[in-house]
Amino acid sequence: MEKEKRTHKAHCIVLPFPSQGHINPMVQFSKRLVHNGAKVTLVATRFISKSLLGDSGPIAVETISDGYDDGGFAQAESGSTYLERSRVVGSETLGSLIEKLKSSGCPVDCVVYDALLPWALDVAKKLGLVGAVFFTQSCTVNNVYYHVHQGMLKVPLSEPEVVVPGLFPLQACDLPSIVYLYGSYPAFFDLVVNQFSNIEKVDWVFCNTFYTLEEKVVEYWMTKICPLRTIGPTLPSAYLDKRLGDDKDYGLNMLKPVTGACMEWLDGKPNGSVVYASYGSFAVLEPEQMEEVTWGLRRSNAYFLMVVRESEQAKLPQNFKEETVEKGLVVSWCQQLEVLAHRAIGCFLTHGGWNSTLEALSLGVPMVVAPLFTDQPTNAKFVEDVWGIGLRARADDKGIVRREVLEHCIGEVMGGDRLKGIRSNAMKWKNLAREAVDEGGSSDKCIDEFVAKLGAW
Ligand SMILES: O=c1ccn([C@@H]2O[C@H](COP(=O)(O)OP(=O)(O)O[C@H]3O[C@H](CO)[C@@H](O)[C@H](O)[C@H]3O)[C@@H](O)[C@H]2O)c(=O)[nH]1
Repeated sequence: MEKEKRTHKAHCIVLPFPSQGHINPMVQFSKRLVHNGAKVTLVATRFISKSLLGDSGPIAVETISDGYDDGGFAQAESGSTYLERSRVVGSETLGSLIEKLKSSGCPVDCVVYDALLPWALDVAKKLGLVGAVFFTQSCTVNNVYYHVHQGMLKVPLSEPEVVVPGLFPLQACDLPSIVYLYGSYPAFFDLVVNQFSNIEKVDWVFCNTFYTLEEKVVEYWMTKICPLRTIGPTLPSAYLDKRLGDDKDYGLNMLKPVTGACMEWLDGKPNGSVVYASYGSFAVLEPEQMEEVTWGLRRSNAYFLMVVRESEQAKLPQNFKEETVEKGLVVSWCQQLEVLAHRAIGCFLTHGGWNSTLEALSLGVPMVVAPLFTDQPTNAKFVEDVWGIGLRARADDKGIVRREVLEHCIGEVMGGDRLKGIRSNAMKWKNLAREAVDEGGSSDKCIDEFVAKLGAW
């Protein structure tokens, strides 16, 4: 019998975990799906959607509820209460949204869901749809969580050196903090381990990395676990292959960037002379750590552009901005990609969130990584020892990275003995990142294959 002809483009619902570091990569992935001929509806929680600024371009946006429409996680009594309620309410409202789209003539073919929301796969399967999981973090980190889930990596750890299948031996402190500090964040632990709770039912597995960046562990997954597809790096195409036009923004921001003032300030600085410092969208620094960071920057004697979110600014030492006005600029949020791509930036002092890591790597910016928690210690290990594109600033016994350590690492990355090697590695990875998403590259092929198969489904 001849197959019924499709009357619509393959339609994917894309569901990110409600935070900036998860929305950014999925928005950009969505843009590539659209570029390849799919229709995409991005689904935000009602709470998050109230603060999303910007233009999602060719992507439609719809909302569901996580049960906390007035405050998101902050409204929940605890992390575990949030997870349980968002699973129940999220499943119901996602199901209703899919039904609504169907009855309005826009049926959904596939649910691409953030791995942190595995209940979305149960909804997709109940409704007879294709399910695709999207891992935002590195393949290495997810490989560690997978083996914890399988009981093949026992926690709490009993040895200082750990062998996880698919990876070279790692020191315990190079693993995600949730694993080596077992018990420190129970709700986060459940969240990352439960990513694999129903993985055997999934049709597609995407990871926000690229093949050459994590070749060994990606190969291990593809040969031993499942046909993993690498689709990153998920920066806007304008910074990489430029095939999706010149739109330089991810599109949906939860905070408003200070743009003109940053760019003007950077324009007046010599090439490679500025340290860009940011701890991402999520971290809440200990006041003592904030003080050490500000002193580290001061003592480095370099120019610095520092992002301190509005909610964190009270922790800045008194008069810091006034006293450093000749050398530094502090803003509440910026267009990070525009900043990193500026010729004046010589180094990125970062907490090592996976997006920031991929962004700096793809733009060829050397890094000083001062990790705080979750995947960041592992990212720092790879930046320093595997990719050779920066240094890890280590914390003391109290968990604080001291000013002397920051000063030393910044000095090394801005002009020390290792600078030449770091710069040449940074250029190598920048080129490989672009190749991966450019026409015929490893990530491009995976996205092509997905949209083509979905279209034929
Ligand atoms: O002034 C700023 C600062 C950041 N960003 C953007 O915000 C995102 C930040 O993401 P990321 O670097 O991953 O940090 P977090 O926001 O801290 O992300 C959380 O989520 C990530 C993905 O799971 C994890 O890797 C991190 O450890 C976790 O803290 C990036 O795309 C940045 O470009 C801006 O646009 N402007």
